[in-house]
Amino acid sequence: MQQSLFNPGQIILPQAELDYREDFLSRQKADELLACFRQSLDWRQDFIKLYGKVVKIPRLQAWYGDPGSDYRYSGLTLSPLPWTESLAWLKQACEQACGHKFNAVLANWYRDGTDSMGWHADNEPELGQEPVIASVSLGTSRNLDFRHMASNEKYRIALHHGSLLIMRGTTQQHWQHAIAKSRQVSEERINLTFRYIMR
Ligand SMILES: O=C(O)CCC(=O)C(=O)O
Ligand SMILES: [Fe+2]
Repeated sequence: MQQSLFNPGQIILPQAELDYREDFLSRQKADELLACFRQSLDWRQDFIKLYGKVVKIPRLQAWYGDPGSDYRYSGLTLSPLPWTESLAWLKQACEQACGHKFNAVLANWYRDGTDSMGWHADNEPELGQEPVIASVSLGTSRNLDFRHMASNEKYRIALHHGSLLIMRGTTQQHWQHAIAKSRQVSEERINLTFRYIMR
């Protein structure tokens, strides 16, 4: 039988390569991981300098990975904690889905709709030119907004419990993404972005 060339999860945007797999994790596995990560990851409240003022990042974060995979952004250096069993399991599942190796993960805990992430591209030099980023969502659905850096074209995707979004190719060179605050959201969400840090 001929295989379809059409990938049902593919999102067609110019100068981007996005693949959204809504059913990446079973409901049961997603529930289990949400409870596990909320409880067991070493969540920290980080601060960044914005226009000379020190401000709280509007979410909690944790950074895990292989030794040496330090991550620098907004004047902050995160040193990785060693993989937990559940994180290592999820990393391996993402590697299999993406056909790509990862050595670090940034975990973000959005406690409710007042937590958010501002516009950015994951384009730090240590990620390389065309990073592959695997983003797993757990908990309440939140919208991920994309905007094209040159044309300002916008695209919104709802990221659901247990889903995987793969960003690759030139996505980070041409598009920014953000999680907007939302008054409709009162529940929590944990997102994990697996990356490969070059040393
Ligand atoms: O929470 C999300 O879905 C986005 C996370 C993100 O963009 C990041 O960790 O760089
Ligand atoms: Fe990002």
